[in-house]
Amino acid sequence: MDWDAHLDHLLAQVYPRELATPPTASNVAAAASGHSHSHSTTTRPPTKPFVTLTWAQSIDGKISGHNGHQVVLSGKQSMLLSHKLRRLHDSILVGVGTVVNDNPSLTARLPDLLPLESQPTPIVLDPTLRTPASAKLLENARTGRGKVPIICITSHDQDAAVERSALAEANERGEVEIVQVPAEAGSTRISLPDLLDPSMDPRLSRALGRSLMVEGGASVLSSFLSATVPAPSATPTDERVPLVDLVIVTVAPTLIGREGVAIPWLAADSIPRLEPIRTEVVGNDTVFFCRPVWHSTALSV
Ligand SMILES: NC(=O)C1=CN([C@@H]2O[C@H](COP(=O)(O)OP(=O)(O)OC[C@H]3O[C@@H](n4cnc5c(N)ncnc54)[C@H](O)[C@@H]3O)[C@@H](O)[C@H]2O)C=CC1
Ligand SMILES: Nc1nc(O)c(N)c(N[C@@H]2O[C@H](COP(=O)(O)O)[C@@H](O)[C@H]2O)n1
Repeated sequence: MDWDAHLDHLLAQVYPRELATPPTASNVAAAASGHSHSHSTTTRPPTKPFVTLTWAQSIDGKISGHNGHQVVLSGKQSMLLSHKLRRLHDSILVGVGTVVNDNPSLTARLPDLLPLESQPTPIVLDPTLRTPASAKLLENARTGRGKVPIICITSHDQDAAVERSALAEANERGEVEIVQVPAEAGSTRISLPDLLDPSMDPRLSRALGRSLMVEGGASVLSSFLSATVPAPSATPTDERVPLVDLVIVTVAPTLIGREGVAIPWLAADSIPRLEPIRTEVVGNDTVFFCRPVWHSTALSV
């Protein structure tokens, strides 16, 4: 089986045509400014990026091992799919919990490191700026292996927080941009509808581009899936609009056991229904492609 061609074909079928082509500098800039990259001369209001939420889990629903210990769940072929997804998206987001725990690179490797123009821009939800100086993300930014600037999202007053954080030097060198986004009421967690609001901050919209891939971890996956955005005026009022456009879950044929970390799911009325789009056996894994929908039937489980 030619997995490379098979997975490219699969992604071309699942993604809207304009997103299934790898990003170029011009279509990313056009998306950020609200201009279509088609030949249209009209300007449309900027929209939120297309959001893919993706993770790998064991058959018993665990995304990492005991005490959050990082485990490789995806087999060779579904890992290839993950890296093709990284290449396809303009930006890639994780929570600071994942940065501290896994120290990921978040680069696209097929299997060699792709050139910078094919790399997604890393975005970290880091309300109290606790990304460590030793983070691979910072090393990649410093050594030209990853896109710059990395975007760190804080909910706090920027200047004082940056000075106290390990990000100060990288920020001065232009390798990290600290962007302030409002927190959810009564919490330090970043408000996700504000994060994806194209009018929030031009540096953020530029970095997000046309498409955002959310990789984790546990808390961030749960928050994204339960988040909704204001409905456009044409949408019936009883339907909520999901913030996430596509969910891609790899299930690996393995058990982790009860000590493993699972996604902290919310109550049934706070999570959308998943409408299956495609289910594929990829190597030994099964990959589900689904669209979240918020009909009233989401309650009837
Ligand atoms: N199997 C897989 O595909 C993946 C597994 N993981 C696993 O996930 C675990 C890490 O998960 P967590 O500790 O939950 O960390 P996390 O990566 O979800 O980050 C949580 C942090 O993000 C901050 N945050 C800011 N705004 C937030 C919001 N709106 N919603 C949620 N959090 C927000 C929180 O304050 C918190 O400090 C690790 O064990 C890692 O190995 C991580 C990525 C993928
Ligand atoms: N696709 C996939 N399969 C798994 O089995 C995984 N554990 C993950 N984890 C994600 O990948 C990050 C590591 O990325 P780098 O290889 O360092 O670039 C990890 O932090 C999770 O986000 N993904």
